[in-house]
Amino acid sequence: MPSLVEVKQGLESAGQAHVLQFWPELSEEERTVFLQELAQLDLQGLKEHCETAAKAAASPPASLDQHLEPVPPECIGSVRRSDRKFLTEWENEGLLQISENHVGVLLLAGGQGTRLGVQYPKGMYNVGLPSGKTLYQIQAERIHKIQELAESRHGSKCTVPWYIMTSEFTLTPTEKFFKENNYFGLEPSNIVMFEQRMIPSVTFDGKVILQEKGKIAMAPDGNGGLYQALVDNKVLEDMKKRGVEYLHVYCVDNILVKMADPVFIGFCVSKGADCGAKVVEKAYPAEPVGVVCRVRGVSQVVEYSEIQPETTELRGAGGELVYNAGNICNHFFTRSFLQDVAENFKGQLKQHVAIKKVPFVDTCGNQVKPTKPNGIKMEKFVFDVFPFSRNFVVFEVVREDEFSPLKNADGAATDSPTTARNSLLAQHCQWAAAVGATLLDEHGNTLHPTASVSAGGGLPAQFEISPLVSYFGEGLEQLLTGRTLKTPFVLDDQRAKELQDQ
Ligand SMILES: CC(=O)N[C@H]1[C@@H](OP(=O)(O)O)O[C@H](CO)[C@@H](O)[C@@H]1O
Repeated sequence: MPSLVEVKQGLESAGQAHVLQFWPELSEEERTVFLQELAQLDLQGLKEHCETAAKAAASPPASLDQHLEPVPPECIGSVRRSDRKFLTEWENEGLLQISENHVGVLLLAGGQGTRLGVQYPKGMYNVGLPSGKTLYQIQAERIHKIQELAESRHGSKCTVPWYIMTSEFTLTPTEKFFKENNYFGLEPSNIVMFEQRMIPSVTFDGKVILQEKGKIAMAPDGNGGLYQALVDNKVLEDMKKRGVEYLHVYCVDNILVKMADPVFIGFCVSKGADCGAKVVEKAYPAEPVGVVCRVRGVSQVVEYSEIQPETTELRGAGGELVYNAGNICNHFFTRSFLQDVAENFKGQLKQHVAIKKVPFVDTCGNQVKPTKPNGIKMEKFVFDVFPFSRNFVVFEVVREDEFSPLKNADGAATDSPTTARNSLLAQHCQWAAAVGATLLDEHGNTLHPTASVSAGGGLPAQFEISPLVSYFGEGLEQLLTGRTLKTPFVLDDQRAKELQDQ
């Protein structure tokens, strides 16, 4: 560990000597903790980081909008527009790859859940399903089930390792939560948690912000910090050791996420892609999703915070949105592409500026909670590697089947615990209806399946299917066809056995 003198010199040469201004007031213990924190800073890169942040905030990059064009529809694979035959072929290919241990999933779970307003990792959130399951549990059970489906299709036992990228905020609680829940029945050695880097928040004049007298205001380096974290934590080596060639990367907050989706994996593998993105049709112009489009001819994502409202509102001749391919943060990468990024491109990732209210101590040592934005956080985005791809593909899926993110606290009109819960329940009611089950409310009245909550249908029935029973609606005939079931009803493993025996 560098000494105090070395750290002091490093800070001085980065123009950040103020970081130690309260050093004389700190206790021995506080000094040790602070020095440890400072020792982890990239002191060499600090000057550049602070200058870049201040410069970027002072003169935001010119808008890209005039260089945008949509990805032509014929270049987008689509669940809705593809023949059943192709979908089956892709699914078969995906299941084959899974059965051969070639597929892993990687969860981006380093975020702070600020909009949702919780102090713990989003994955630990319980949206109020009848089963009370958290997002982490739902995801763990989907991994379990997809392994089982691939195994029963190909007769070989297989593993889909689960890589979980956390941050300083989420690692400890996530580890504890998994342990307390016995890893949700998964083999602990197949769950690999690692931490992304944190970087200092900076004032508009390029000074590192002190959050406390002995603590710098640090923030995760964005979900694009993934590529540095893969290197820092030797994740690519782990993938290689396990024989994982394809990685499905996804965001923690989408309750409908199809982990290691065999159709998506199979589609990307069949097309020889090194990189792929799932999209849904945007629900409305201002929806906070990035759009997959071309910038100066190169496919990439333009984030919702970096596109002009006028551009999002553009419509084609048929009234459809021109920039319609909404990014749902479900990405496909080959291991060799990730290796290439790690070796050659990760230093070239764009830095995005977020201006935030960052609590700080003023020069007199008072704690201040700013009422106006005062700080710059620099973030990298996970999709900014798309332009480095040699064969990038886009796959459009059906929103009601695959996308309902949890972003906001209840009370918000969209992307809240209520909308997430209703989307999942609506899907499960539909699966039941599709195999000819009838659902009753608690008074015995017949309920009609709700096609889509977001399309303004009524509330779905309290009918939930455990992912351990069905991954995506398969295997339900022998359990549900011709049955009449009173809700609330949770079709878990136990219930499934009872129904099968009846
Ligand atoms: C940097 C990044 O990955 N942004 C993603 C991500 O947005 P957040 O608002 O950061 O959660 O998830 C959205 C989908 O839920 C996606 O549309 C968007 O592009």
